[in-house]
Amino acid sequence: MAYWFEFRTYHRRFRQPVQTHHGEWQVRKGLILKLTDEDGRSGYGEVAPLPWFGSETFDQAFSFCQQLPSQLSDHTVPSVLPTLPACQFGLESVFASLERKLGPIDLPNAQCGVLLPRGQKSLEHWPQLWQQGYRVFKCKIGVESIAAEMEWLDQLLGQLPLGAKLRLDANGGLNELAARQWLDWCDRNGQRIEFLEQPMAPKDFDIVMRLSYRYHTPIALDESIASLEQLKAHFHRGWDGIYVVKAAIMGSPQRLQHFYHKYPIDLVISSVFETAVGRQALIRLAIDLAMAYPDIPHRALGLGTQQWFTNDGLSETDWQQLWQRLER
Ligand SMILES: O=C(O)CCC(=O)C1=CC=C[C@@H](O)[C@@H]1C(=O)O
Ligand SMILES: [Mg+2]
Repeated sequence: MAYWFEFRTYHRRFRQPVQTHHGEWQVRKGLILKLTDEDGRSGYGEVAPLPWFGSETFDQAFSFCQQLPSQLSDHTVPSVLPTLPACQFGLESVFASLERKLGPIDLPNAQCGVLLPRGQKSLEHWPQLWQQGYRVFKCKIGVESIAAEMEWLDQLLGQLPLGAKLRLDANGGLNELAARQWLDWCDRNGQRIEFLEQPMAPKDFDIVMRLSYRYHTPIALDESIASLEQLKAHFHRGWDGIYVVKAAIMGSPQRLQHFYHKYPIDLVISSVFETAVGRQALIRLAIDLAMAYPDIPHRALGLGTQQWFTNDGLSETDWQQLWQRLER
């Protein structure tokens, strides 16, 4: 049986730029893949590149999709170079979406960490998100001075109910002294800080490993393990902290699952600011992983990023509607 392959592009301007140590991110560009079988049933997948994390660029992904034939043989995902991990993820997802015939599944907000805007805006936003059921909040640090950011986060912690958990993400922007200052701050706030994500640059992994033994607050790696190969390398170098897994730029979800079945690492499936199509694939993956080890406590998924976009229909799970809204 042959499958009919189509793809369309999207670009979504953030309501406000995502400010991280990497800089300001204004527009998320990606591709939605559609596969239709001879009975007219369709499946969808998403390619959401994140080049500053090491994936291919949007243009490289676009060129790859453009050179794919419009008819693909069934059950065989076209082979993709390892330099195109977002395309690999999207292609495997679109085949799985057509062949598993699963309807959209939602995630309770309590199981989903939500990324807050920085500074005073976070103080305005959290009450409504708490009202919507979110209990895990994520904040970016390493952008302004430590004093200014600690003043802001002391205010936020002073307002958040005790049941809330806070994740901090420095995107590798701290030096060792700053990382120690932040870890002291986290330890002083006890259990309210779930983890400190990527405190230092990937090249400083040995220092981060040492810090992980010195402080109580768990440390998570993100940029350090942005590819499956890097993740495996850090595991074999003894990393027993948290792994923030951006599966949508990690290539084959099946290969990730094989690794997890052998080594059930402490992971958080993390968003790359994808649309509802990519988010569904990530939720499905998280469920598949959790079902392999139902007795292990699983962390809230890092998929609370929809608020960063206007209501453009690309956060909805009516796939036909979503497809119609896309640029040809
Ligand atoms: O992981 C999450 O909870 C939300 C996603 C998120 O924080 C990010 C997504 C993509 C790029 C980064 O700016 C940022 C991250 O570093 O984790
Ligand atoms: Mg991160």
